[in-house]
Amino acid sequence: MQELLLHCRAGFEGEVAAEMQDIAAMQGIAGYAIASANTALVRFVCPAEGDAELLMRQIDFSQLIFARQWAVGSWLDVPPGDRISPIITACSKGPIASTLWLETADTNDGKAMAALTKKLGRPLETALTKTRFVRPAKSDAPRLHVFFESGERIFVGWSWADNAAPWPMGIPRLKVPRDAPSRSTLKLEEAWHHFIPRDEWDARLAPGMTAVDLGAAPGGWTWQLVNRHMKVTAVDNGPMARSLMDSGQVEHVEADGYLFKPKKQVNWMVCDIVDKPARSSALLARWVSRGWCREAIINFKLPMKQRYQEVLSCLEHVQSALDEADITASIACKQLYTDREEVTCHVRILRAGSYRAA
Ligand SMILES: C[S@@+](CC[C@H](N)C(=O)[O-])C[C@H]1O[C@@H](n2cnc3c(N)ncnc32)[C@H](O)[C@@H]1O
Repeated sequence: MQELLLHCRAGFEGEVAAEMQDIAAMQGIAGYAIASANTALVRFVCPAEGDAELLMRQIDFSQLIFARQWAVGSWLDVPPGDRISPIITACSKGPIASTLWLETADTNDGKAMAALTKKLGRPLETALTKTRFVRPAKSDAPRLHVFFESGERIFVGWSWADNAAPWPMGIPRLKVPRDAPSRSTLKLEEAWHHFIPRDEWDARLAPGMTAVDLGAAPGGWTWQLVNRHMKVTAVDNGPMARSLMDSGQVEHVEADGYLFKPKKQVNWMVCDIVDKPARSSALLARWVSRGWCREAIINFKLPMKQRYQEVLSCLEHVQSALDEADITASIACKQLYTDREEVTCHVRILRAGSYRAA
């Protein structure tokens, strides 16, 4: 039977399960989630033939908040003596793929599988290319995911590039730039990879644009904005890295980010202040509904309970502020690889409305 296999941060399996259950119900597709705590995985099983694939087609992956990656396929029990033959047989029943991704769970147990996946990677790739179940020239073909739960239990599945994360297990390979003042710089970079198609970066992250970074110190996020040659107002009572101030592109405002108001509309507002999600979403709602920025990226730090419900109510709050101001915007939210007990929200104004008096 085919099912969906979804990757997430360990500890958030319940959130993925709840989200999938809600969305499948909305789509009118019967299915149930199987999730064990701290496995970083959720199975979503659709008993009716073809329903798992149909569900995958009907869901926009970018709308899933807690899932990092997914694939549709089925499980195999493989004998340790010959793991490759059953995988090839499973591939003969699915679509031709453009590439092979070997995956494990993002847990210590998953990492322990690394030696095996390394050993099998080359011979499996050779066998799949020879049998032509993987054809690199077919760039529009799906990716083949071969996921190792253990040496004996393997999931073989597929995902499509236009409706899945662009990295195996949804884990981007990003490096902290040498001169960035903090590791959190990667959060903003990863957010851009998620929320902005690569061919729109030049237009939407353009030199000369203006940005406000709330809770900016020491400047990891500001570094990303400066690196795109933007003019940045960094709001924080804490000190900013000297190198950023020396760039001449940053104005440091020592103030409360919740009270700060830009003199005129900026292209970007980003915010990494650690606070209750309700306060962060109210801040975001204010910025976008009053037209203070065109795009915004903000973190919602999540409490320990009701995390999925909490995110939904944050998003509803932002949406109703936009509706009230008659503004059309896209709102997306994702738990990024670099997000711990938090999610990252992106809003982009598509059509401005009657801005409320500031
Ligand atoms: C997680 S750190 C930000 C890290 C930063 N994004 C980076 O990449 O270097 C949170 C920052 O928010 C600041 N902060 C907390 N409350 C604030 C407020 N009400 N207004 C402005 N900044 C605030 C703190 O001083 C701290 O520097």
